[in-house]
Amino acid sequence: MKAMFIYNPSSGKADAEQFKETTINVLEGLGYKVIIKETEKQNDATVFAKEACAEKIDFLLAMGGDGTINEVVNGLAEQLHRPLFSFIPLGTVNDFARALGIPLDPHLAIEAVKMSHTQMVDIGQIGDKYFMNIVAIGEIASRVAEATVEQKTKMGSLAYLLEGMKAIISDNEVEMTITHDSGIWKGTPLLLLVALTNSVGGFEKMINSAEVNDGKLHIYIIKQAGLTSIARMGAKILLGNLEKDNGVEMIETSSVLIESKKPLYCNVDGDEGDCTPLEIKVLPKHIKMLIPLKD
Ligand SMILES: Nc1ncnc2c1ncn2[C@@H]1O[C@H](COP(=O)(O)OP(=O)(O)OP(=O)(O)O)[C@@H](O)[C@H]1O
Repeated sequence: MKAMFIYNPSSGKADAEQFKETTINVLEGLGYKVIIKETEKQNDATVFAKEACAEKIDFLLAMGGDGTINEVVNGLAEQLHRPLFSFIPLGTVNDFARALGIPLDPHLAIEAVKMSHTQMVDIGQIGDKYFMNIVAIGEIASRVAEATVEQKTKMGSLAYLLEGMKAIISDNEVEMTITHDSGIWKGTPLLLLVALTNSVGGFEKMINSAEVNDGKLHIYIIKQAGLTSIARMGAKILLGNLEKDNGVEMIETSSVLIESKKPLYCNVDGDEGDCTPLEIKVLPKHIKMLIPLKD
């Protein structure tokens, strides 16, 4: 059996070197012949993941933040042979790990690789790229991208909130048209979230109804609102019941076309994406993942 281990030495607090040997030992202990790949720059993880598919590797294990995992998923998405996949989270937010129940402590996540539970997981397609967690569209999304790496490392989820608040105060209205499975929505939302999982910006349970393999995109339309409503929504995000807020509308769909009066920037899995118009669809149960059994 062959495994490929892809790691990003710069992810999170640059801890990969510290965990590299233990991870390789665990893989070898499971009987794998291990091919080790260290990323040096953007897209390396995508190229390595494609190689793993071409070489019919049995198990692909990645170590890094959401950005690295997103690159791996982009490498796997279009290949015919897609190996069993899992990852050790080392980033600052780690939304995908939160949604899947992969331990955030790398020691525990490495131990969890010894378990044999597998699950098919949905991924999303946006234009010719892929994502596993969320697309955010609107002024807030642009602001989040402007949060510096230093801010994110120091404050984690708080950096997102802070930048979000600045965007709300700037109060920019853009009309959007959302064409989904069962109709068309028109309006001027503050923020649109298109989610595959329940974890956004480090807030687990933000999108309570989303399961990692339900075959659906969960669209949250956060409507234009004053600061008091935003504070109320903030509280609901923390409590995990945002969908019950009357400033929020929810649509479930398998695909969606998002258009806007002026081009709006989007944020894909925490990194800068393309501008509107955007076509997004779900690829149901597309990747087989090794993840801990949920209790
Ligand atoms: N050796 C390297 N040195 C510096 N940057 C790298 C290296 N290898 C890959 N990268 C870059 O790191 C990016 C991904 O970082 P990643 O998301 O894993 O960590 P993070 O930013 O700390 O985590 P998070 O996304 O949770 O904030 C890749 O898109 C790539 O551009």
